[in-house]
Parts: sequence; C-alpha cells; structure tokens
Amino acid sequence: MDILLNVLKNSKINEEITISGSKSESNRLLILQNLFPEITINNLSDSDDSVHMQHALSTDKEIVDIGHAGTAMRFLTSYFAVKENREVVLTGSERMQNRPIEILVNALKDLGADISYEDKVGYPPIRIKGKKIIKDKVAINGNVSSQYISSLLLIASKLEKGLEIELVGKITSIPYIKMTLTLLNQIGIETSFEGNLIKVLPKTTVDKQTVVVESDWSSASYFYSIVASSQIGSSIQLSAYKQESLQGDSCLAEIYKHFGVATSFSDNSITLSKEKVSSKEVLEIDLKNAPDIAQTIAVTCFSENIACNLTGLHTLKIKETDRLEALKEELTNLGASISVTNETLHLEERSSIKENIAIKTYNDHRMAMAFAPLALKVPIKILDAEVVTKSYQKFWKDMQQIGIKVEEL
Ligand SMILES: O=C(O)C1=C[C@@H](OP(=O)(O)O)[C@@H](O)[C@H](O)C1
Ligand SMILES: C=C(OP(=O)(O)O)C(=O)O
Repeated sequence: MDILLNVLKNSKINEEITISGSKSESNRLLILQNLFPEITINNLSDSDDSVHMQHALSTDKEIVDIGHAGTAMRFLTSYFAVKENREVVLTGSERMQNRPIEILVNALKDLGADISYEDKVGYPPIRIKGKKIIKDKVAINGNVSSQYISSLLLIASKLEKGLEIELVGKITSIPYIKMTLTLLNQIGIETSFEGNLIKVLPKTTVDKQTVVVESDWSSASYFYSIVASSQIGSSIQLSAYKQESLQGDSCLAEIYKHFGVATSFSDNSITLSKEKVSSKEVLEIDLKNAPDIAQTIAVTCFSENIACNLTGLHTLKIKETDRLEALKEELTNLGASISVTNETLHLEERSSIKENIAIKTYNDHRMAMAFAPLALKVPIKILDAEVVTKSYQKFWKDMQQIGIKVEEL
C-alpha cells in the first residue's frame, strides 16, 4: 500500500493518543512468562514482533518463522537451546536471514548448546536441538548487538548454577541490557552488573504476580517529531508512560528540548508541548544507547532545518535495513546534503524540501514512521506504508487523528 500524506492547514494540534506496550519489554516478558508461568502481563504490545513471539512460544511445529522480529530471533535462540526434547529450525524473513547471529550462537555453543546453520554460516535459519546446559560461565562480544546478551540473560536463572557473562570489548545499547536485568529483578531474580561482568543467580519459581508493560517510547518518537514541527502552543498527550522508565529511548524528553518540545509527566501520561522555536545550534549526539530513534531525529533535523552530527550509529547497518544508507538515499531525494559513514550521520542545513517525493521504506517500519511527520511541511508519499505494523499497528490511524490526511494511492 502506497500512500500520500498531506495536511490541509497546519493548525494547532491538541490530541490524546494511547500507544501500545513496549515491544522490547513485551518480548522479554513473553519469554519470562514461558519460563515462569506465575507471571501475568498487562498492556502487552500488539506489534507484529510480539505476535510472532507469542506464536513461536506456542507452536509445536519444527519450523518456527519469526518474520522481521530481531528480538524474537535472538531471544528464542537461547530459549530453544535449553528446551530439552524439542528440536526447531528457527528462521525469519529474507532480511532476518542476513542479520548476524554468530556471536550468540558461538556463546551458546561454548556453554554446550547444539546449534547448526541450515544455510549460510553465521545467519538464520539455524537448527537448534534443545538440551540441558551444565556450564555457568561464558564470554561474549558486546559491541554488535545487546540482544545477544539479553537473550542469554533471559534464560540464565533457569540454568542449574545460574550464569556469569563476561562482556568483551565496548558495550552497545546498554539500556536494553539494563532493561532485561531490571525485569529479572522485578520478578524476583537476583543479578549483578559490575564492570564487564554480569551475574544471574538460579531460580526455579517466582511469586505469582502481574507485570505492567509501559507503552513504547520508540513509538512516541514520531509524536516528538510532529510536535517539533507544529505551531507553538500545540500539544499531544501520550499514554501510558512513567518518569522512571526501563526504556532508554525515554531520553527523547531531553533530546527534543533542542527542538523546543517540552515534556511533562502526570500520573500515567506524558504531554509534549511546543513551547518555543527550535534551537538553530548544530545538534551533536551519540546514539549508541538509543539507536532506534536515530531515523526520527535525522528527519526532524531536516524538517526543522537544523544541522546535525549523529554518532554511535554502528548498529544501524544490521537492523531491518541498512538504516544509514536508507536515510542518505531518501533525505537526498528530498533535497538534503547528508553524508554517512559506518557509524555516523552528518546533515547540513537545507535550502528547501522537495514536494511529493516517494519515500522507499526498505521493509523497515521506522523508515515509514520517521518520514511521516514531514507531511506537516510538504505533501509526501510513503511506499509500502503497511510496514509500520512491525512495531505500531495503528500508526496511520493515529496520524489521521492528529490531522495528517492519509490517502491511498
Ligand atoms: O533488546 C531490545 O529489545 C532491542 C535492542 C536494540 O538492538 P541492538 O542491541 O541490536 O542495538 C534495539 O535496536 C532493538 O530495537 C530492540
Ligand atoms: C531494530 C529494531 O528491532 P529488532 O532488532 O528487534 O528487529 C527496531 O525496532 O528498530
């Protein structure tokens, strides 16, 4: 489905939107719930990625296909590796078959797991023969994807002696590792994280309990971008959020001050308000702790005519698409002066924004969603707009609610 986005007139926005649960928290809790049935989950994400996770955990088929869901691919690799008497072939979309998994597979094999590649070494599909793991110490590279580490952490307490993980090299996406540890602590599992050493103690059962998932902060980023481009006095209320978040992307509240967007927290919601004009200072940020909001920020800078230097983007090349190349291509088509390396993005101030440009989305939900707010400035087309469901089912409905006209082409 290709769509044209337009606004009739850029009037003041004043809307309330409810966003579904965090897909990162949800996909961790779904694994944990399977290991500890005492857990009930509230405000579970309705994203495709969480649906894939639920399906994978309930099927008894040999082939388990998780589509584009990185967290499902990585978390289920450890889950099935320790599931005795179960053999699966874990696979995913064409893109997933080109997203590396070798670092995690090698760590699990070091622990004694039985995993082999069905096709290309280092990539899904992988055949996993579940077995009892006896060892309790492993070392793993921390600079490629934190999901490998979270994957090990999620099953760690079910190993006889728990698990000690040594992180080698620089550690990327640390807030996601902390999210995993905090969720483990919340349900009653003891952990420690000192220097480059993480320990998880064994646990067979936990107390009966309900865990409430906070709504998704990465999804909130698109509303930050919209408010940044809206008239002073505009505001959008989003629920359900809290000030003490487990999600690293909550750093949006601080970052978007640069664009004149203030965030206020109330009981279970945040209100984003456009208070002043965006600062024209060059935006310099390291996003190694919050890679999923890089596309939103780059497009907001282009929209608001603010130059930026984004660093810490080395993980973007192995996500749903090579996000650095995709951003370069699409922003250039809109008239931007942009350059990228393997880990940085530099955008210069622009002269104008070209109208009616068709944005390619590369099977990446965040390409579609990050470019949508530009509709407040110019009519823009989004190709294959249905990609958004990977993380955000009702995205286009919510865009219409805030006043963006969505027309199917
Ligand atoms: O653990 C998680 O839930 C995630 C970790 C991050 O991946 P990397 O650690 O690969 O950067 C992030 O990009 C992804 O969307 C979700
Ligand atoms: C990178 C993402 O997801 P995943 O790695 O879980 O596919 C994302 O949602 O931006």
